[in-house]
Order: sequence, then C-alpha cells, then structure tokens
Amino acid sequence: MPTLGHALLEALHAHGAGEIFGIPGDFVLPFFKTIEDSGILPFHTLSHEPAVGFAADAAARFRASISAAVVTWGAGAFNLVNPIAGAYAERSPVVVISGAPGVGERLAGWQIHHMSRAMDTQARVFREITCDQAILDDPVRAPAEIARVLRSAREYSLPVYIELPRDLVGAEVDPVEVLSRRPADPDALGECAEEILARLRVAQRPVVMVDVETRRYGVEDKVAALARALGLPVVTTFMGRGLLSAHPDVVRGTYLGAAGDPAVTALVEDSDGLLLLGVILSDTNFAVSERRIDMRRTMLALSREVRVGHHSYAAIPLDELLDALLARLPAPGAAGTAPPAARPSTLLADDAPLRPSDIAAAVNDLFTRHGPMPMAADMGDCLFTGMEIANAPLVAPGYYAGMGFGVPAGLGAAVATGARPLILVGDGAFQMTGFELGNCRRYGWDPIVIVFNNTSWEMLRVFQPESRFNDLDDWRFAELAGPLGGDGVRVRTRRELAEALARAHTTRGRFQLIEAMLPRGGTSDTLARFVAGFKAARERK
Ligand SMILES: Cc1ncc(Cc2c([C@H](C)O)sc(CCOP(=O)(O)OP(=O)(O)O)c2C)c(N)n1
Ligand SMILES: [Mg+2]
Repeated sequence: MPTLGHALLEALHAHGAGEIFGIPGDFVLPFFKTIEDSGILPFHTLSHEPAVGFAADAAARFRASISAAVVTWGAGAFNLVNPIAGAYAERSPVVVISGAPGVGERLAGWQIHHMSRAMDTQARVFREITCDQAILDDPVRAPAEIARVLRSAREYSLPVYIELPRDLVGAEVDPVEVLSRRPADPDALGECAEEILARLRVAQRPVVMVDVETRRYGVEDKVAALARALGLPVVTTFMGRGLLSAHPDVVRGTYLGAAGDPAVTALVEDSDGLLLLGVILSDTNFAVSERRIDMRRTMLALSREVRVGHHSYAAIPLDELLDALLARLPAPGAAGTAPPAARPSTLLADDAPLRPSDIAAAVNDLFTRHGPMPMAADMGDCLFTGMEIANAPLVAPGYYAGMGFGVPAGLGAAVATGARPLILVGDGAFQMTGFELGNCRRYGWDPIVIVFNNTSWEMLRVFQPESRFNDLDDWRFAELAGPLGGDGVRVRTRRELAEALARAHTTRGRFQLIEAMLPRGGTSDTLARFVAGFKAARERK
C-alpha cells in the first residue's frame, strides 16, 4: 500500500498536474521530503508564497489542467490567499496543499505556532475561495476525499484545498482512483445544442465570443471548428486575449467596447445572436460597452451551465456542448472567414523617447521575425499595451486585476510550456514580486522581462491625476539584474529598445531584464481609450 504522501502525489500526476510550486515549513517538511525523494512531480521552490500561487495559477492556465501549490500551515498558507482568490475569480484549478499540525498535536490543547484564531480558521478561509476541500485526518477516508476534490478541480476549473496533517504523510492508504467527470444528461445536452443552433441559424449577425474557460477546458480547437462549420466570426474578451492564437482564420480581434477596434465593437454590439463560450460577465470584459448586450439574444456557457436568453440548462460541460454542436453540423470545411489580422504596428527604431505602445510594436517585430513567445503580463498599463501585441498566448489577471502576478506567472509559464517566456510588468508590480527572478539561475529559466518603468502607479494616476501618492521613486531595476543572476539594461529611446530586445533574444541561459523608461502621465493608446470608456460608461449610469 502506498503512503498518503505518495498516493497524493500519484493522484496529482494522474489528474494532470505537471509540476509543484511551493515553500516548505515545519508542518509540511515530511510531505516535501516525499516530493523530493519520490520524484513523482518536478517541484520548484520560490521566495514568497504569493509567487507560489501565481506561478501555479499560470502553469494551470498554460497546461489547461490542474497545478499544485504546497505550503506550510498558517504563515505560509495565509500568504497564498490573494493568488488563490484570483485563481478562483479567473477559474484556474490550482490545488492548494497545506501541511498542518499532526492529529495528535491538535488534541494536546496547546495554542500551536502559526495558528491564528482556531485550528480550523485556515480551512474556513480557504472554503471561501475554493470549490471543494478535504482535511486528510483519516487514512481510511483520505483516498476517496482526494479523488473527490481533484475531480471537482477538473470539473469546475476552480481551486481546491487539501490540508495534510504532518503525522499522517507516512500512513498507509489505498491508492487514489481517478473519478471520471460527470457527463451531461444526453437529452438535456441534445435539446440545448439544438436550441443554440436554431437561434444561430435565424440570427442575421451571429458572433462567437470566447473567454478563459475555452482555454481551461482545452476546447480552443473545437471552438475554431465550430466557427468554421457555421462560418461565424470569433472575438475574444479582454481577459481572453491570446485565445485561439493558433486559429487566426477565425479570430477577428479582442472586444474592448469603446476602447477597442470599432469594427470588432460593432460586430459584438450589433449582434442578434451572441454565443458566449466560457465568458465571465465582468466589468473588465463589458463595462466599456458602448451599448448594453441584449441578454435575450445571448447564449452563455459558463461553469457547467448554459443560459439561453433567460432560461438555463444545468450540468452541461463546455467540451460536451461543443461536441454536441459539432455532431449536428457538416464537417468544418474551408478556413474561417476572418480577414488576415491587420499587421500589427512595427517599431520605428529612432531616437524618439519611448512610449508604451512602442513596446508593443517592438514585441510585434520580434514575434514576426522569430515566432511568438508565451507571455505573462501584470496588472497596469503593461496589460493594456499587451492588447496591442499580436494575438499570442497570454496569461494575465484581466479580471481579478491583482498586481504581482506577472513575474511569477512568467516563471510558471517557463515550467509549464518549456518555452522561453516574455514578461510584461510595471515598476509598481515589479516592486511586489520582481525579485522572484533571483530563482531563475538554479532552475535554468531565462525569461525576457520588460519593466515599464514610469516611476508611477500610472493606472491610478489616470483615474485620479491630482494625487501625488502615485509618484514612485526610481529603483534602477536594470542594475539589480546582475546580482540576481541575469542581465539588465535601461533603455530610453526606440532605438535602444530595439537593440536591447534583439540582444536579449540571442542571449540564453540568463534572464534578460529590459528597463523601459517611460514618462509619467503617458499611457498606451489602449489604456487611454479604456479609461475614457470606463468614465463614459460610469457617467451614463
Ligand atoms: C495587489 C494590488 N494592490 C493594489 C492594486 C491597485 C492598483 C491598480 C488596479 C487599478 O487596481 S493599478 C496600480 C498601479 C500599478 O502600477 P505599475 O505596476 O507601476 O503599473 P502602471 O504604472 O502601468 O500603472 C495599483 C496600485 C492592485 N491592482 N493589486
Ligand atoms: Mg508604473
């Protein structure tokens, strides 16, 4: 019989986890020992638990599978709350595993170190930001508990919580079985698919909009096949930027309402048959709409439910819905109807001072010459600038909007994809988690990192220009790169940026930090339009 620690690791692997991120502590040392000795999953320690959460979240997004964040009880786990709240908001199935006091210790009656209020306080906190939980305090029940929780993570594409008492890691248990995901009721599935197709057929201007769940459930190819079979255009949401990047013949662009491409905005807002696949109805996706979306003419598949107009079908997994729709259509023939994506802007490499949109142009040129890199963006103007980069795979906190995500997410991308990532991060966000780059050398990661250094919390300044607290000091990040194991360069002009990016691209084995100096008060074109759209939408209310 395997030990509980082994069985849990084997179960993570069997359910699709590809790696573990974590930081040990005395309550989780036995499990970390099992992780290290067993070699069942590669594991990477980072420097602060928020980064562990962000890296695991990004790995889950790029893998379209579960990932694991392993921490100690109390001080470690509570550091994980914010990234897991963000993973819940953006539907990323991170498995949180927290070591915990042993079963015997809990009965001793002491206040145990790392405890905040009570023995179950931590579990109660995580109950609010995970879809399922298990306290593995009984070796007999533990395998079934693990199986149930891991199935929940995969079915709902949401984080789950497992608490592992340190004195049971070596307990003998039965192996964990892999429970199959619960299928839809065939009749309900058929009725739902036929109703959607009937509505799309009578619509004059049907459109498909995709968001994060199409990545989480690995159905981007099926969505592209559906669009081709029906001859429909596909648009992504702000959060869904980078989706279907392998299918440029069907993707018309990203819907940003008043802040986006007017042709894409009209496509969505004039549509009389909007099929929303995995779309989160959030303000960041829709608040800058020039006109409200008519929900009577909208079909929304999200969280294993399908809403058609104002009635809904329960327990309809997104992949099964797509299979049911495709089964009722002729095999997708020719390529989609999207015109070739407009060639993204290219950089005029002259001595003009840098603006954020120049960074997008420089990255577009790099991707055109050498192919796209997996991207991670933080919150801030770097994310809006990212909307101006060609539709390449991108992870970003587009809805939860938590800063600190970018650098750790880029490290998670390096592990999950095995490719060299490009990280876009503002100076404020870099102050939060940028130092995690110090972990690159021991793992051989060599991301290219572009720091948008405007010595400012610029996004806040755009909303409230009169506040002086948005002024940040100049931390001279490029000079910090060397001691952390990378190379850093500060650039001020478009020519310097182009040269630095070319040099970074040919330098492997060390992270490359390009500190782009930007003026306070200047933003990307997209952020300027987004804020104007947000303010206009607020005034309309
Ligand atoms: C963890 C955290 N703290 C605070 C915020 C609020 C906030 C923003 C959002 C609106 O809530 S945007 C922003 C400034 C970002 O500064 P920087 O990284 O330098 O990027 P840029 O200068 O491009 O704005 C803050 C502080 C946040 N989103 N996440
Ligand atoms: Mg800034």
